[in-house]
Amino acid sequence: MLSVNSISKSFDKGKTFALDEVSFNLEEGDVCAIVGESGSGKTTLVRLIAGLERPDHGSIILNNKELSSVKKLVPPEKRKIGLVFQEYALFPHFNLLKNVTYGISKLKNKKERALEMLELVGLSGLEKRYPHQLSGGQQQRVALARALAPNPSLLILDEPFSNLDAMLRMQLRSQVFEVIKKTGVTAIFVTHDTQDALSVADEILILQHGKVIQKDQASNLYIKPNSVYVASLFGNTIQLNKELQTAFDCPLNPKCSHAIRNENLSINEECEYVTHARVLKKTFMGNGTHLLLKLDNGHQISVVTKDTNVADKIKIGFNSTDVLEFAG
Ligand SMILES: Nc1ncnc2c1ncn2[C@@H]1O[C@H](COP(=O)(O)OP(=O)(O)OP(=O)(O)O)[C@@H](O)[C@H]1O
Repeated sequence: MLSVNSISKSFDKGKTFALDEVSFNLEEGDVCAIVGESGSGKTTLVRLIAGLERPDHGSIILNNKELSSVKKLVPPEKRKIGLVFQEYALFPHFNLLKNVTYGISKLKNKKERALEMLELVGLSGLEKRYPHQLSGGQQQRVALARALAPNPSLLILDEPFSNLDAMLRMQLRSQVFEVIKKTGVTAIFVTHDTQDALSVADEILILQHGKVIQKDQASNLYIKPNSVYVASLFGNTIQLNKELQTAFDCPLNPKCSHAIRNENLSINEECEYVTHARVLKKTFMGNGTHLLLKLDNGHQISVVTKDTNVADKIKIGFNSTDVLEFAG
């Protein structure tokens, strides 16, 4: 359905490399999250797919039609791609109905279609309002209705929730993805928040320094991350470097790198590998306590525990079955 083939893109006459040989495919109806740190190339990738940038190398094919290559660039409005960006980008002087009909002005039944889309996003009855009369979350739902109105082949959402506070973000996240699933539209969703990605996407593609480092189903990324970096994106993870292996007396394969997830560390329980630690700092965080620990060998680590009453000296450990091992 969507095929991104070896896309590379640099800026400033090749001085800034944004994307390096990025390839992936999406099937009809897939919802894929693109996750990565700031500067990893997420926005550049979706701007290339949307036709807002031309690749230096590679091609983009949607429904068997080549949209982008070094020689070819189908303009954004001819791609059948709907866009929802972080800033709602609604026309302030148009009411909601006009905002949603804007991209479908040639449709005979544009008013019915716009009202149907507003109903889909839960904003029936508000069509005469103007954007400034809506909350941030409502404005983002109008942006979604507008993007879906022309029945796009692909919907791209770039950090659509990042302007919203945590509560609204959670609500809107589930509403938006309910709508996406209802319409069955293929969607790409850019975020730096792994919780957003895990809760909505069938598949997650991870970018680091412009390269795809893993693309897999959300649950597989958690269970089988292919690097310490990927593991650390999905929860607090401690890299078991040489000093830590010595501290816990757990020699591991020197040809591999290793990590342990915070939730697999046990405090004051029997485990295969244990060490003693002094608690240097306790920070109560509501649903847990953040501990800064100094291990017997002097090494410091940070862990989070659900326990709110931790002694100043503890025993900490883990079992070999919980160690994550990565090649290289
Ligand atoms: N128009 C541009 N001119 C020059 N450099 C650019 C341009 N757009 C992006 N870059 C650079 O390309 C790299 C990737 O940027 P991009 O915006 O795609 O990252 P991102 O993962 O979306 O980051 P963020 O999460 O902060 O939005 C960065 O080094 C950025 O500075």
